[in-house]
Amino acid sequence: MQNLLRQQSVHIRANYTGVTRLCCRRPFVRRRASVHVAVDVEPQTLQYGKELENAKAAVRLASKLCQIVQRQLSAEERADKKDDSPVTVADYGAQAVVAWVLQWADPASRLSMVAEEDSAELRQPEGRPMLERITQLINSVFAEAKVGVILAPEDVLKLIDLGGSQGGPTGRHWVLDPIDGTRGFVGMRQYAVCLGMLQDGEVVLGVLGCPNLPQGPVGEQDGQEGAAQRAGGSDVGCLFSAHRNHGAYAAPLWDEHADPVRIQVKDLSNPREARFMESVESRHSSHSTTAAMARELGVVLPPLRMDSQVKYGLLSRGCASIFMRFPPPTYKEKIWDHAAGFVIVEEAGGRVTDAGGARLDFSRGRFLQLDRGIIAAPPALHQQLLRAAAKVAVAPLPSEQ
Ligand SMILES: Nc1ncnc2c1ncn2[C@@H]1O[C@H](COP(=O)(O)O)[C@@H](OP(=O)(O)O)[C@H]1O
Ligand SMILES: [Mg+2]
Ligand SMILES: [Mg+2]
Ligand SMILES: [Mg+2]
Repeated sequence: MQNLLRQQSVHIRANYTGVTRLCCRRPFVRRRASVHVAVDVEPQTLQYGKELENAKAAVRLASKLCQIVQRQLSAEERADKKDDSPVTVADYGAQAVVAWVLQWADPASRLSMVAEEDSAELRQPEGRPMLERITQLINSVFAEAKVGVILAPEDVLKLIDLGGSQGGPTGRHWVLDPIDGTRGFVGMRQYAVCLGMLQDGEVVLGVLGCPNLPQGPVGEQDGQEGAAQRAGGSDVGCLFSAHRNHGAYAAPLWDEHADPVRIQVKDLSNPREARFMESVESRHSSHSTTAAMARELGVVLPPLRMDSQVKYGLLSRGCASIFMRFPPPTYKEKIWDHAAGFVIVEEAGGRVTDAGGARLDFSRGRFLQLDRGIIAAPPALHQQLLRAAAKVAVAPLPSEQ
């Protein structure tokens, strides 16, 4: 039995002796298996050490699924949601994979997850081919990782719907954006698998899987179409992570044995040396407002445009010094679009606030309440940004003019 369990185990990482063996009792799992989880720092020294390792394992597995899909995405594998934003089999598949790993790793507790996707469209007769494709994808990724579990379409629906939690100020809630930057994903640009953990209203863990992000210096072309095609090399693919009060780290995404490296924001105070980042999509964040902010501040370098929370990762790693986001005034920002990146930037020494200077508050349910937009930077530059934000009017987005 012991051998059988070993064969069926998920060898996520096993470099410390405290191997966790868990038998999942959930109805969607058909066979017993074990999950080997490990940490870089001894788990007992970190309050949420085991949870962090489980989150990294979940993000790595989901990132693998996304990478496979992006390379050969077909028209049948994507759809438009009611709000006109795209969703793909990879968004659904990644959400199910992360839910499965988190539940598997901690079967005794009731998983609360605030996640972007739900199964409503997949439950329609027209959604059946997509559901079958998602199930097939998950099972092939599980087989490759020797998970030893085969899911049925009904299991996948239930896993996706574990993301329906409302979050809130008490207890533990995982916060998941299975693919942040889906427009970037379908456009062969950047995207990120983003997982945070909220404990009593505070983001205490964050993990970002960035399959198309170079581990070294990053330039404008890395935010543009073609980033996905260039992502085959061993120096592409980053995993950012942070544990509250224990710093932020970066590691190669595809090598779970590589040691994570501590990262820090670049503590610039001179805006003339600073590079700012914003969304590629001007419908997500007003490019004219950020340009006015840059002028007011004295920033001379052109913006670095990237999809998704890779921007938070790049800020934390010192590749750029400012991140700005000014959505349409009627738009309500969702917590999964920021939770993981927020704790990573703060642990790297940066500040993340709304345009009025209030620290982001993730305790109010699925949405953030923001004054105008989001500003993130090292402390000295952040102060200057707030002064600029007090002077610059938020310009309407192209779609509102
Ligand atoms: N009109 C809008 N204004 C602001 N943000 C929007 C938006 N429509 C979608 N978004 C959000 O912008 C996110 C992507 O951000 P970015 O521009 O930094 O890549 C999307 O995440 P998803 O791709 O997970 O849906 C989505 O939540
Ligand atoms: Mg998102
Ligand atoms: Mg998303
Ligand atoms: Mg979306």
